Amino acid sequence: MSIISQHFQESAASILNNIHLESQIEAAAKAIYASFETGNKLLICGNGGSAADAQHLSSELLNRYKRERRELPGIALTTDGSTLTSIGNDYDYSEVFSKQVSALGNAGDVLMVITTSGNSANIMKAVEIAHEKSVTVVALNGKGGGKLSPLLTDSDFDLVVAGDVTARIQEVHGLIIHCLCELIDSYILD
Ligand SMILES: O=C(CO)[C@@H](O)[C@H](O)[C@H](O)[C@H](O)COP(=O)(O)O
Ligand SMILES: [Zn+2]
Repeated sequence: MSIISQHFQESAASILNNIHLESQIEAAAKAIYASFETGNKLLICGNGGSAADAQHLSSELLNRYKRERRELPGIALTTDGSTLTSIGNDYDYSEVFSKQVSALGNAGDVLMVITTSGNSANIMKAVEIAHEKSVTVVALNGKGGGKLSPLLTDSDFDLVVAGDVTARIQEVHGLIIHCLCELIDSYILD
């Protein structure tokens, strides 16, 4: 089988192997929508490809997904190079998201953390600060949940994608992000 055929086959299998996340995706969408309805916001963070996913989601909320609706407050914490480099330089890379959550997070907001391993230190520190500030956490997680899953509480949402290949987990995260957008649009418009 060619590399490309193998990628398509494995991606399709991985996506179908994660349909069991349906009710958790719906619950997370309701929590994010409820936060918007009370005038709160969504903060989103992740590293590498997951940073791109964070920005992908924020653009679909701030601007639009498919349908015309009001602009929604989804903010990626991955875009401000000055803030990211100064925190990394003056403190530690593990604090690049937590310090932003500390500055921007309010009770009733939601923090979405996107990680394929559940083991990125800056993600875990962001979650700790979110809890201190009564910010609910939605985790797009993978590889069994890593060190992140045990940190999450009953009020959080831990969407652990089955599988152990980073790329395949990221593809399911992308699909989940579009499901969330579709659901939130439907709660607002239908
Ligand atoms: O996109 C990819 C691999 O597909 C990489 O950039 C990947 O996102 C980076 O290695 C991240 O640092 C991985 O972080 P995490 O998913 O383990 O939290
Ligand atoms: Zn990638």
